[in-house]
Amino acid sequence: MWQEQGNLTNAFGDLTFGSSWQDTPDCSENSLVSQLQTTLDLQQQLDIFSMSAGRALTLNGLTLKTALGEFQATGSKAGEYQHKTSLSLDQQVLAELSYESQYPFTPLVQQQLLILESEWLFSLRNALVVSRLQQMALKDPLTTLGNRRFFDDSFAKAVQLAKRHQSPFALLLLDLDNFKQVNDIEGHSIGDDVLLKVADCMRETLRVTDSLFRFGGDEFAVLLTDTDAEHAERVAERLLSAIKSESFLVKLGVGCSIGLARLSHEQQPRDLFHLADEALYQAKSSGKGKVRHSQVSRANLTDKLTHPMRVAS
Ligand SMILES: Nc1nc2c(ncn2[C@@H]2O[C@H](COP(=O)(O)OP(=O)(O)OP(=O)(O)O)[C@@H](O)[C@H]2O)c(=O)[nH]1
Repeated sequence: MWQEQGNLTNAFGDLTFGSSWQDTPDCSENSLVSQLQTTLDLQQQLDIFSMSAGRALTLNGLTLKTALGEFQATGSKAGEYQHKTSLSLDQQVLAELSYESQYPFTPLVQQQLLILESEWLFSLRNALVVSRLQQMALKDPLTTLGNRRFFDDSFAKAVQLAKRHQSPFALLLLDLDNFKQVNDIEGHSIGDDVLLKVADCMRETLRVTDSLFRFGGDEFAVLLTDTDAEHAERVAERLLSAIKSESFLVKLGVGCSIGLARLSHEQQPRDLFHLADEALYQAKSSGKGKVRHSQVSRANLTDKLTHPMRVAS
């Protein structure tokens, strides 16, 4: 793939790795070090690195595995040959790199890649620190689901995208039933275990980690992008029954209620949120343990809403 992206050479021996620049990293304006220093974004750094690595050997793909997740260089595909290396700095493993190519990774190529990798280490460490801080700021510390701030941002973007592409989109708001009694009777730490169990149920049922959120307390949200009405209903029912049948939750008498609203194209994020919240209110007030769909029009929205609205419209 990389040889298609401009004036790159296409493999073996095109670059000579002389001892003069092996000793001191090249920090000139166009050097790999300088290019990597222009961004703290892991994906962008990987793409920059892959361009340089593609000069040592034509690559089909490059994957970076970090504690924060896995990243693939843009356009990556499988290759016949693989080569894996571990990127460490100050005895700390930062990441694992997996190269794919249709050519073998000869000792010379491996040596060339090793030199390039060494030029990435400081920038990579900085990018990892920044990503970790960003993730912490956007995650609920107990369940590690997205927090309310992350929801607000993701929700507004998802609605915008769905409208632009005219694709179906739905929002689920979920509130636990009878959770307070767990805290009151069993204690706060068992209450925390309940919240963790619910987050696990959500992950297992939905498998879209980025679109799952905990607002705080016993309130959760799910963004269902590219999901039509029928599928959104099925997802909500599946989630409800997963939580209702989870043995730890059953033992403690905890269930959940879900409000579901689908985006129609004249709506703003704020409208959609209010509709899901209204549906949740209906689910609660009609006996709990149910999924309710939004049936109300915008004009019918009242001050019965259970969540204060903070989503930017
Ligand atoms: N363990 C634990 N409890 C929390 C946390 N955040 C909020 N809570 C508790 O969550 C409970 C939420 O109250 P409600 O939603 O009224 O409780 P509920 O029994 O589920 O009420 P219904 O929705 O009417 O069934 C309160 O007891 C809060 O103290 C937390 O991080 N950990």
